[in-house]
Amino acid sequence: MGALDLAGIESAARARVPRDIWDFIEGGSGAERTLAANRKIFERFALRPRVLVDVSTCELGQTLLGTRLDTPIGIAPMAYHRLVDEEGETATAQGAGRAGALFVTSMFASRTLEDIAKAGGPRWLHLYWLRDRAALAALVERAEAAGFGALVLTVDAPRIGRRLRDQRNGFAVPPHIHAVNLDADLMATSHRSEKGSSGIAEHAREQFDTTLTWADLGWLRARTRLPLVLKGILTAEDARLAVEHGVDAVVVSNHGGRQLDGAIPSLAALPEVVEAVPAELPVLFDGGVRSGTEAAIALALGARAVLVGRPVLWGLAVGGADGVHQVLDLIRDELDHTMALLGRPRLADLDRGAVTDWPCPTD
Ligand SMILES: Cc1cc2nc3c(=O)[nH]c(=O)nc-3n(C[C@H](O)[C@H](O)[C@H](O)COP(=O)(O)O)c2cc1C
Ligand SMILES: CCCCC(=O)C(=O)O
Repeated sequence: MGALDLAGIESAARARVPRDIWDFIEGGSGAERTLAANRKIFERFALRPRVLVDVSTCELGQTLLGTRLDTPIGIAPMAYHRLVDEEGETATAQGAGRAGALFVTSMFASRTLEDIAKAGGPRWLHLYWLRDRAALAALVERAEAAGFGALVLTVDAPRIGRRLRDQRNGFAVPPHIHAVNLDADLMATSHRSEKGSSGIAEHAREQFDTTLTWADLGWLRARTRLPLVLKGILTAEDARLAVEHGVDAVVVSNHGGRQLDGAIPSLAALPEVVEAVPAELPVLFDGGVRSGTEAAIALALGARAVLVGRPVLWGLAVGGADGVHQVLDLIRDELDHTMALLGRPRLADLDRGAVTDWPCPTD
């Protein structure tokens, strides 16, 4: 029998993945307040079921920025999938392809964009803004040629958060795993490990452009015909600026609690962002989603799609492409079930009326 929920897949993954890699994946920044809050906040919302609606079929497919998807549950960008599986991102892409789910590939993927494209499935490419703009421009060109349908620029990481687990472990990417889409000279220091510091954070300090502002977005826009998505928006103010700067979509995210510790839980930021942007601008969401019920809450609060991070790596660690497929299908099936019992069989039916604030009496 397959796993009935993600908890079983998580514990199987934990038993397999080496401790320092597990800490890198699971960890957050600082006191991990935001990491914990991202999960806890789902308890503060409850669903409002309607009855006597024809729910004989639920429709979970949609076209998002020109990309056809069979499910509103996609994969958040995560660096270095080979940390947990020999094949890495090509297996992830296969699993996503079977589920008809969006795979947002990290710029720090450990397989080439071209191999990932060959594995199939709907895909977008995530970018950090490197100091080396020529490298960025080259990646954009390759992404277009390899059929990536949008660019997702992550804007919440001018520096990497203070991830104490990684600092304690002196974590660095193992020497046999590489960010193969970037030139070796850009990645030269990425394997340097030292107790008390994170190799990932040190490398980012060298390579990320910390001077980046809204005014620079035009440079990227001018280089591509692909839709541009900003990931890491948590306030209405920034959502409005994103719209003013012609962005095609935003992802409400606090980077899974890995960047600013103490930042607002992702779900708490979602309503203000949704309210601040025109109704037709897609708002995506990530942070702490571990079930179809939680995906339904985020969709009801205005997300057009929900990205899932860590659970996909659990699935990859446990079962490669099959494990990824299993995780995505599990959440999709739970969502389908939730929509039926909610009396809201189409994604468009999942609106604010489907959810209510319900301050938990034990809080
Ligand atoms: C191991 C790992 C690597 C990540 N790498 C990236 C990355 O390269 N770029 C990025 O924008 N976000 C990255 N993230 C953040 C995710 O895209 C996402 O925001 C977060 O994991 C969502 O929360 P969840 O894991 O609770 O679902 C990473 C997260 C993890 C766990
Ligand atoms: C330089 C790789 C950073 C990956 C990342 O964004 C994360 O670990 O959250």
